Amino acid sequence: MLVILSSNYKEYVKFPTLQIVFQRVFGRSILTIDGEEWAQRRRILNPAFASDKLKAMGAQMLVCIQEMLDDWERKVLETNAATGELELDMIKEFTKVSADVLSRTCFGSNFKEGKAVFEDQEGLIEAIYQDAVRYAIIPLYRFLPTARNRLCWKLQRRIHETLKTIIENRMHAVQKCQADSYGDDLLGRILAANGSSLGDGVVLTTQDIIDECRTFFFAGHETTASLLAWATMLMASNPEWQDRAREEVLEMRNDGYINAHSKLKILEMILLETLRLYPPITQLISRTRSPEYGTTDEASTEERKLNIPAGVRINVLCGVMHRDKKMWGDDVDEFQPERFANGISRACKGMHGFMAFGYGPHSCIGQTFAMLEAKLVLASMLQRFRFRLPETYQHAPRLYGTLRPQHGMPLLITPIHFSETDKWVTM
Ligand code: HEM
Repeated sequence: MLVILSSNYKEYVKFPTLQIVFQRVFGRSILTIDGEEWAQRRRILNPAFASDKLKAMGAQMLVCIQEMLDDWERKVLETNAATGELELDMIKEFTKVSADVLSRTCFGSNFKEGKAVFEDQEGLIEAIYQDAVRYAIIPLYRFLPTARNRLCWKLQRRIHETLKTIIENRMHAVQKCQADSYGDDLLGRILAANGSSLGDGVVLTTQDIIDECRTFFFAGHETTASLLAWATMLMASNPEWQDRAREEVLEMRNDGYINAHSKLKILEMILLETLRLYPPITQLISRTRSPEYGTTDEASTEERKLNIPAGVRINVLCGVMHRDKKMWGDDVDEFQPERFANGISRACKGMHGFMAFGYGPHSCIGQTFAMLEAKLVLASMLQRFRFRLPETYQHAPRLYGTLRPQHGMPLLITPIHFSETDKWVTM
């Protein structure tokens, strides 16, 4: 097993098609820049994701989550009040809620405009992706006024104008003392850190900030939805773990509510085990910048120096490493959240067995955000619904950028307060 022990800087953009999508959608963002520029950018963005600040966002996340659950309850009443059971495609539900959460936590009071931007961005990615091969092989194709290119230009203009207006309004409000801060959302925190000593005084332009907001949506949207969908599938097929998680949630409720401070250890273990078995990102791609890059490490039993020349592309297959018996034991293919009872480092042998959020300096900046969101979604869901898999469920994990269920993730949900006597029971 090859383990990369250090990676100072990585180059992300390797495949021509991916390069076109990334550059056209995000411009020069943390995902597409490299070297010292990347390092400065990361220092400016890091504080926005500090865990104490994120906890304050829990309330905004819960607003979106409760809306989704209220909607489910309404649908059960309208369509299936007799049985109390309803089938929903969880991948669709979680894709929507994670988009709502990102719009709210990124843009706070500008939530509606933010949501419209993200919808445009999805349209843009789709349009660019459809033509990616042509862009890659026909020089200057992207400048031709084809119908799809015109659509891309229109969406790009609209995204740019909306985000520029939001950002400039916030900056003007502070400059003119109409507001005492840039806001308590991710955008506000980036504006506050911009130009400070964190990034060596580097000042991000409005365009840079626009590119970063768009990147967060791309990086945090499908990944979190995919984690949530697999987690509900695993809890539905392992009802004892669903019950344990629900018991913990009910025990940890404060005044009847779960919040970002609730300690939910069982749920955390379930999420880590889900990420191990079904990591939304299954491989990491990097390129060596200098020789003497790493060592080989056979599950910590043997270590040999490995000289890799500069410029070599390395694909780290985290999905495969997560299923390596030498690292995880003979029960590697089983759902055993207990293995994470004493944290990630004790769950496997070897330094880099768990790679769901990447590793090294480029590891996921949004991992605490994603884990908080996932915990709040599942805890809220467990409080209000029981769920099981329908007999028609077909297990088919497939890579569509992220690891998603090919035939959707149908789940039969029943409100907890629906009693066996076909009545809604009030709390
Ligand atoms: C379950 C959810 C998530 C998973 C599994 C995940 C996974 C990853 C992985 C594996 C990487 C490293 C990629 C590489 O090294 O090539 C990464 C990077 C990144 N992620 Fe996440 N991510 C998740 C959620 C989020 C969220 C919610 C955000 C933002 C709101 C986010 C923003 C980013 C950014 C900006 C990077 C690039 C970091 C850099 O290059 O410095 N991610 N993510």
